[in-house]
Amino acid sequence: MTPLIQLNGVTKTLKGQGAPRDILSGVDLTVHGGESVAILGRSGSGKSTLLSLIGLFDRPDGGQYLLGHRDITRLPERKAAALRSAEFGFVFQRFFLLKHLTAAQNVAMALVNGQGWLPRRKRRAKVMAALEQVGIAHLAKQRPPRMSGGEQQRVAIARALVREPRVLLADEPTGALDTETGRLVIGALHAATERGCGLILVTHDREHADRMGRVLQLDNGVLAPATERVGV
Ligand SMILES: Nc1ncnc2c1ncn2[C@@H]1O[C@H](COP(=O)(O)OP(=O)(O)OP(=O)(O)O)[C@@H](O)[C@H]1O
Repeated sequence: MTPLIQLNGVTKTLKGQGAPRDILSGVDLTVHGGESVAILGRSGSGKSTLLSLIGLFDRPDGGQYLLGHRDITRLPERKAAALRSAEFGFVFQRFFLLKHLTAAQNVAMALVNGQGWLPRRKRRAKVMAALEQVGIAHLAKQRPPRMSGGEQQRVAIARALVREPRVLLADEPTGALDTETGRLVIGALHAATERGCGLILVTHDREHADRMGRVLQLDNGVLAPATERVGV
């Protein structure tokens, strides 16, 4: 089966003030549909940089990036933006919900912005299905200020899922949540892989990482299988 995502020897050098600094120095990563991968790494190791390359917010300096059979290593920004909204869903530590809109309206925003015109009934069905998928359909008419952090993050996940992305990218999605709420959120993300979506999760939390199919570690600019947890 063709992998969903394939990174071969991807490099990224930061050229700011001072000497250029290699952040990624030959990252290899293969992710199939329905697979979940956690990426661990110390602060500043380049996890967010890697995720922004995968999500086409940035381009590699070297190496190759394939999405299915398509080589997207050097995609111009206009094409990248179209591909990003068609194929990727994003979940961040902050929820970025609009406070004056209901949960359903927040999720529907992703359809309005990304998929052209959809008949009202179809849009509503998609929104409710996404909210149901993350277990909060009963909160469809609630506004974010009246929701817990975990509920708000699940709205954000529903917003990422409503366009049925092929790849879900989550950068520290439990960073602002307590452990128990974090577990619920990770469960909601993981459920997306049951429908064939690929999931890449960046986290500092080893317990959450261990719920993914594979746990990798970014260290010195390369990805490798994370070492076994000791003493658990
Ligand atoms: N735009 C930028 N300009 C200069 N340096 C940057 C820029 N973006 C990131 N960096 C640096 O690149 C390195 C990697 O950053 P990145 O945010 O990818 O790490 P991270 O592993 O996600 O860290 P954390 O776990 O703290 O979020 C860091 O040293 C950071 O300071």
